[in-house]
Amino acid sequence: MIKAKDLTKVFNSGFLFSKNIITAVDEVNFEIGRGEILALVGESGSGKSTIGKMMLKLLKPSGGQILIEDKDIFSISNNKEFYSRVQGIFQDPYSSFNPIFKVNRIFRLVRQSFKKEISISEWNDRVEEVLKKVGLNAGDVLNKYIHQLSGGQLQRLLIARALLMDVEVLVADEITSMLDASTRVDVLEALLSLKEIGASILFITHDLSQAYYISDKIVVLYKGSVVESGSIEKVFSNPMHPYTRMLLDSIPQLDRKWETDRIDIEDSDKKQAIWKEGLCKYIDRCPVADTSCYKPTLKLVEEDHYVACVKL
Ligand SMILES: Nc1ncnc2c1ncn2[C@@H]1O[C@H](COP(=O)(O)OP(=O)(O)OP(=O)(O)O)[C@@H](O)[C@H]1O
Repeated sequence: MIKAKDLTKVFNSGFLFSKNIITAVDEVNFEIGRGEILALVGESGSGKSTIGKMMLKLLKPSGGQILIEDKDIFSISNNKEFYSRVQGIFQDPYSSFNPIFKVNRIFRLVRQSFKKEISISEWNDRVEEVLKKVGLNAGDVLNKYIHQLSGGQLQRLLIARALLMDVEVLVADEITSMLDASTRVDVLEALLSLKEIGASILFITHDLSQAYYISDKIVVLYKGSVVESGSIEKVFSNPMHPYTRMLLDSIPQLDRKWETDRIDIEDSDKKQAIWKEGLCKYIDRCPVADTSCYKPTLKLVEEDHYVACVKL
């Protein structure tokens, strides 16, 4: 359904002698089928949001393409058509709503803009049904302003809006990070109702437990490059890249104290000093790397499981 093909984004910042070039996304490939959720994970600065923004046409790629049903999204000139098919939900839900409207007006505007063919009474029934699906009670939310609702209710309203629009693709960027643990589960359950209508979902998260809970596939990013990808079951049960292993080892567990989770990382200054263009980007933190780790590319290690490590 939606595909990233050699997707690249280079940022140029600074001026003259202080010019800074950052390859935030480096030839990334993935595909999300209908009704699939793909988790995009990686530490802060690994390029997750930049990919999400490109999928929403908020940033233009420096190279590669994003294709919806084999059509480059940047060749779709009608933005209204594009955003009726592709929507984004972000960490801070307040910024996605007009604060001077009550919720029922917001939903009325969705009908006017995207679903005029549906009669008002049918639309009202649909709104009620969809709110129920995302765990909200119409009577509790429709007559309220945005500031009168909680973060969890607003995230579920955004999911309800996407359901009413029958979106084909949803980019969900850290949508639960401002919520408490029990509300998080409600929002994730609501997201699953979008999967049920066949939407393709990019689920951007720092939280590997949430990624596992909800996703079918995973892409692990490090410094803009994919280090491991595949089915969520395969990657979690048999992580092979040293970075993925480190991430999975870092998940806090109730029966383990922090000390036992510590991972030895070799002297990073020493490895930094030997880094040259083309060497693996993870070399300075990797316990097994050496200077033979040159240009790792993704290799199939088992069905539905790819790893970019020359030591395998
Ligand atoms: N507009 C910009 N101009 C210059 N550099 C940018 C810009 N946006 C992002 N970057 C850089 O691109 C890299 C990737 O950033 P991005 O926000 O995509 O990472 P992320 O994985 O989403 O991080 P986080 O989890 O903290 O949100 C970072 O080094 C960041 O500083």
